[in-house]
Amino acid sequence: MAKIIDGKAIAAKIRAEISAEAARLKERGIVPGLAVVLVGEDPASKVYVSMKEKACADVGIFSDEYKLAAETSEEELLTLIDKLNNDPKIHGILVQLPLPKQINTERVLEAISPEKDADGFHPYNVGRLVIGKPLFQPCTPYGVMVMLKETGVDLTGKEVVVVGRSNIVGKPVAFMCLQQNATVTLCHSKTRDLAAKVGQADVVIAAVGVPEMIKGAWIKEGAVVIDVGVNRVGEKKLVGDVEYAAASERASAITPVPGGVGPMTITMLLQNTLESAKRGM
Ligand SMILES: NC(=O)C1=CN([C@@H]2O[C@H](COP(=O)(O)OP(=O)(O)OC[C@H]3O[C@@H](n4cnc5c(N)ncnc54)[C@H](OP(=O)(O)O)[C@@H]3O)[C@@H](O)[C@H]2O)C=CC1
Ligand SMILES: Nc1nc(=O)c2c([nH]1)NC[C@@H]1CN(c3ccc(C(=O)N[C@@H](CCC(=O)O)C(=O)O)cc3)C=[N+]21
Repeated sequence: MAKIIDGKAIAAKIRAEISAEAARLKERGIVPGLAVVLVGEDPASKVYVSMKEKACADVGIFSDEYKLAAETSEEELLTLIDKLNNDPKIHGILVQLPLPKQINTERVLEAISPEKDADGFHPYNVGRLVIGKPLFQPCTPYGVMVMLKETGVDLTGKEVVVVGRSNIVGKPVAFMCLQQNATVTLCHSKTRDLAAKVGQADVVIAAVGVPEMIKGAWIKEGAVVIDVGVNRVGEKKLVGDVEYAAASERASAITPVPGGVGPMTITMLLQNTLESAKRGM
């Protein structure tokens, strides 16, 4: 049976460190500040935004929340971002995705100052990540890397298979694993024989968004499985992208859903905001 990689516990440990560091900064008159911008009424986004605010309050980070109507224009949003870029109380800016369709997401992400890009989505930060000199690292991939480190997984020479090539998870996590000297295979919906690719992996990172599509039987005996997927099935139940019960029979370590990567994402957002405030000192 696999060791369960407890994202909640790792997140709690890091949050305690962030909290202590924020208290030290406060003595010097600095309070890290995060602006969270939500456009529209997407129920999942609302839940995430309120989780982010609570997490900030818990560690002593100032959070300023902007809830804009679903019909907000791109110009209005860009005006707000410009204001936040110039606000000295704010060290991190997060625009919750997805945005309503009248708004060009790329234009918005590029308008955020790269020095306040707590999500790490600005092309400047994406480029820095690709050349191995990150300023801000995107929160979910950053969280995955911290979990691997905390689990004692050394990626040097390992075969890592990432399933999913989104700009927010799959692509950046692949580059981060490459930076740690893994041999990385990046799979997607056009990949042929996914089962065989996954079967080669010492470490599988699943970020697909399809409930339990990675079958337990595909996992190599002793592999480490990181499941980024968060899929709601029915009213209440959350499942990952990996067939958890079967995969944990074969894996040496596996992340659960919930309680795996999810809590790490928000923790790394706090970390990014703290690091940004320290850089601005
Ligand atoms: N825990 C957390 O903090 C976070 C969790 N998530 C979760 O992670 C999952 C992925 O999110 P995200 O990256 O934004 O998703 P996207 O929908 O942006 O990307 C999904 C990727 O999976 C690929 N894909 C889809 N179907 C298949 C298939 N049958 N076989 C192989 N590849 C496939 C797509 O391929 P193609 O490019 O060819 O279309 C695409 O690259 C979701 O469940 C999401 O909720 C996301 C962000 C944070
Ligand atoms: N600009 C932007 N940045 C993001 O980082 C971002 C985003 N937009 N849009 C949506 C995705 C998704 N995301 C998650 C955050 C926390 C959990 C999380 O904490 N999940 C809990 C369960 C939460 C629940 O019960 O719903 C867990 O897995 O244990 C999941 C997913 C951040 N995202």
